[in-house]
Amino acid sequence: MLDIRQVYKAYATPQGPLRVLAGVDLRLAAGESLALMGESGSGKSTLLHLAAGLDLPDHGEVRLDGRAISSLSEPRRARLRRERLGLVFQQFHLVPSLDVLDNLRLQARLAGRESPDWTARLVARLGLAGRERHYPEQLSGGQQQRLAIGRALAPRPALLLADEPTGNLDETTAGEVLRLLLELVREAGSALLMVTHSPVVAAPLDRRLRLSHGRLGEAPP
Ligand SMILES: Nc1ncnc2c1ncn2[C@@H]1O[C@H](COP(=O)(O)OP(=O)(O)OP(=O)(O)O)[C@@H](O)[C@H]1O
Repeated sequence: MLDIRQVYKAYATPQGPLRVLAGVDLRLAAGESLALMGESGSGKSTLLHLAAGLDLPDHGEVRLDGRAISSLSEPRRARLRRERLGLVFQQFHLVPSLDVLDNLRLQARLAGRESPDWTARLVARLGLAGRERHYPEQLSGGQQQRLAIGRALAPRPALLLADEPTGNLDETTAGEVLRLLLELVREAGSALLMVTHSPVVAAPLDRRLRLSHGRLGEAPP
């Protein structure tokens, strides 16, 4: 469902072009989970942004469901993101003026995939039953991150892209949030591409790849 072929990406800097990705190939099947690892600055977030169509490669192709996203206009890419992708970052990006339930509903509605049953199930699975009418600022960090994961999965996206989703949480909370994320991804039937530099976080995923010197290789188990 995600097919990245021979992707190159450099950033313009005052010192000249900074080559970050130099011939990256990556394929992810429906329902599959993949950890994207590598040292700080190796280009993990850059690759995730390209997969989301938030940025475009200099060369190469990113295909989602068989469609080359670099050939789409930005409004069409935004629509594809809304309808097919879920995004989770270290910062929660919740809508502060909407309560728990409406944060979930909004995302599903934007994707045109409202499902009251799944939303109700999500609230319970996120451990937020009884908190439906609470606003994000009334929740703890761990609860906000659980809500952010639920919001991304509310439309049951084909692919969840997660950038260090537990990076802001203490170790115990991070472990609980990760377990929940993996369970919900399975229940939603989504594929998962997750950036992490933690081998512990990467371990339960189907595959692990490491970015180094602009290329992807197998990461040690
Ligand atoms: N907009 C930009 N302009 C210039 N350089 C950039 C830009 N975005 C990222 N970079 C540089 O590209 C390289 C890769 O950045 P990226 O954020 O993809 O790495 P990362 O592997 O996700 O790092 P980390 O684990 O620290 O988050 C870094 O050297 C970074 O400084």
